[in-house]
Amino acid sequence: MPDMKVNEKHVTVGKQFHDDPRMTMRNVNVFYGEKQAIHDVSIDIGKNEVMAMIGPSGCGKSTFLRSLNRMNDTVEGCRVEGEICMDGESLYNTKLDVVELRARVGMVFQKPNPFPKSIYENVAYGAKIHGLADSRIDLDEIVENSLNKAGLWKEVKDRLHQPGTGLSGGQQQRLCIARAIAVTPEVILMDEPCSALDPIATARIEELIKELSENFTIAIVTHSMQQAARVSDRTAYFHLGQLIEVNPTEQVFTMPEHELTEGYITGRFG
Ligand SMILES: Nc1ncnc2c1ncn2[C@@H]1O[C@H](COP(=O)(O)OP(=O)(O)OP(=O)(O)O)[C@@H](O)[C@H]1O
Repeated sequence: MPDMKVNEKHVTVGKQFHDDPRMTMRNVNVFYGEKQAIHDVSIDIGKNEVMAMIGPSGCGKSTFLRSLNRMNDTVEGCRVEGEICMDGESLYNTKLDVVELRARVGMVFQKPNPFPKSIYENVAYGAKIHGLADSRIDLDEIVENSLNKAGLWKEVKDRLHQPGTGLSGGQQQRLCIARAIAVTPEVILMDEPCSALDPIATARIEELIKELSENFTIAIVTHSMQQAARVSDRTAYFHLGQLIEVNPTEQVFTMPEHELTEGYITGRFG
């Protein structure tokens, strides 16, 4: 890490707000016990936008992402302060059903994690528990549509009742994306979704992210600047728990506004 320090009274530079936001975050602080991992972050994620979150290891990208669907509720000692809203509604409202919320704000993890069930059941499960299908025909349709949108239908349509864990890593990750899509989310959070995949499977997921943005809002944490550059509309650069800069992706990688962003993208630290 360079000797460049984050200014204590840091103000995020660039375009952190959006004219047509799906999610609005204001003055978000996240703590693990006494330790503060996220400092006063304010940002919007626009409708149908792909927002990339980048920054050195330990800068808080995953912590911030997990706050967006209350995944941090499951982490002992983790506390989230500030305002996190979707379509103007606070996601930290105590009356909100968290299971429902995680359907509306789905998540895809670093390592594909299909349930130990069939391909069909992996996709149908959420739709069943959320009561989205009235009949088997409805359910079949949801499964086919979701697998189609995840670009997996053709590869699996003849083996829907075989275990999801029998698929390749890239296919498993697309199955997890189909599972997230099946419950009609508004937002999909992706935490380094390609880090366990080979370049071909990675390219397929990146293509898919672009296609999915026609219907969903996507926030993706990635260690790969090339990936951020390829898939996202705007990029947010985090450093030591602070949001340093948010700008259109092309600008971040060609003409960053903050010297810390420049230091990171030119490889001076990471
Ligand atoms: N469960 C936890 N308990 C305590 N501290 C944690 C926990 N999870 C993360 N942290 C700390 O919070 C800070 C931010 O971590 P986080 O994983 O969000 O960073 P990151 O930018 O996603 O890192 P990486 O790129 O390495 O995944 C780090 O200092 C980390 O050690």
